[in-house]
Amino acid sequence: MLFELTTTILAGGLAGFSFLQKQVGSSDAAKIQRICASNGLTVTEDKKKKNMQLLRRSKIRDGGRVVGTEYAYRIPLGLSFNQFVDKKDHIQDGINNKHTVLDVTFQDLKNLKLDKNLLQSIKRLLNKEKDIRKEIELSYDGVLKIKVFNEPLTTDFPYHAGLTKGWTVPVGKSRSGLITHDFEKKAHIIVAGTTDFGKSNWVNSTINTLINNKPNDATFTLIDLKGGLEFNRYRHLKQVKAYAKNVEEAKEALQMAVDKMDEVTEFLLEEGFSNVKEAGFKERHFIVIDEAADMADNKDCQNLLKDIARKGRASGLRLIYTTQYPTAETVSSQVKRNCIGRLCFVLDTATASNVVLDQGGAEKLPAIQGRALYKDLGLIEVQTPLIKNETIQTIIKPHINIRPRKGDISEKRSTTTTKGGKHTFILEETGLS
Ligand SMILES: Nc1ncnc2c1ncn2[C@@H]1O[C@H](COP(=O)(O)OP(=O)(O)OP(=O)(O)O)[C@@H](O)[C@H]1O
Repeated sequence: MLFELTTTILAGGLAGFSFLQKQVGSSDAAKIQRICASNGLTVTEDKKKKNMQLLRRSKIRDGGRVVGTEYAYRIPLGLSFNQFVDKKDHIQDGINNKHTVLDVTFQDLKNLKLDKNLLQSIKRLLNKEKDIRKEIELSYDGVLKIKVFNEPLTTDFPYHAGLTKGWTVPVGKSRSGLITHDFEKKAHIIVAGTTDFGKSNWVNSTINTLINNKPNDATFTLIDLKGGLEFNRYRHLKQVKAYAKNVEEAKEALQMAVDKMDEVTEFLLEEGFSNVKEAGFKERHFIVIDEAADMADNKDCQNLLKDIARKGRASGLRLIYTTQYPTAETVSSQVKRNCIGRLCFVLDTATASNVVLDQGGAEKLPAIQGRALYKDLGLIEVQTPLIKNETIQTIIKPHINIRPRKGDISEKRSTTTTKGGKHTFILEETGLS
């Protein structure tokens, strides 16, 4: 009896210790201060070295689950947030110096049998260790916040319909939960990243979310300058009002959108509304461009895009602007200034990252497909949702309209001309007017 009692207490203590070791970053706060000091992040005042100062710590939760700890520090006067960002890898590696923790769960204990082998079983548990790698995120809002997460960010976030509602689409899973983008708050978004890291997948998940959430109100102009392969499957959807697969067709599609935009703007002005929301218009028209760099040389396209970026928001236009080559030429300053939303997959250089995010960071992302930075108040690292072809088929199937539509730019060219050389078919079909 005494033996059973002693061993049970011992096992319980073991599980408790293991749990605490995994949950409590007790020494992380001080460790971070030491690592920063040894990396020169101090200032000397009156011959005294001034280090960062811990103000508070709080638990980070995802739902009800504690996923990490946030440490808030006052940084010494004279140092900048970016100096700490530059040392992010040093801080992260430093707090991961201890690679393994005891990995005993309460389920392991439940499985223990109170027999003569109990001590042997406990010994085995004592040798059960697992590698954990903590990951950190830095932000600054007057104080430096360092979030230390107990586990790495997932590399697998499957898409499913119903993750969001209305004009809000999933951006991805961050370390502290789902991050979303609301097209009513941030009308236009730039999506950039090196080839093969997930731009098209994210655009597909966004198109499908909008079709699923707003089948009667979301409409699209799809411009696919990578040969038309990516958006071909959407071509006959009732929501797709224009589809272009080369620069000439893109120019026509953009011109139609601008004509429409100008008419709506005129209507709003006449009726005294400041935007379509106020006027009670339900429809939002998304202009989705896959590989905008391919029309960087075309002045007409550039001027139309600038116009849409500048004035489209109020008249219900939304821009999704993707490129794998972010430079001052491919992302003009007008487009950039008006695209508040930014999503950036891994890029080669800090310069390219700067074009998209106004700061470095994308060049340091791990080479994981679907891994990206979303710009909000700070930069949030996310794993974007991976959408399967079968899911796309299920979502779009009810909306396929096989009859040739006027909205197909190539077909339109040979079948219709509009008065005064203007294209009015979006007007006829969208009902925005
Ligand atoms: N969120 C994700 N999670 C896991 N894997 C992903 C994710 N997104 C994309 N991938 C993988 O990466 C591959 C490339 O993705 P995608 O075609 O979207 O890249 P891209 O950046 O658009 O490339 P390109 O610029 O060449 O078109 C996909 O086939 C898929 O296997």
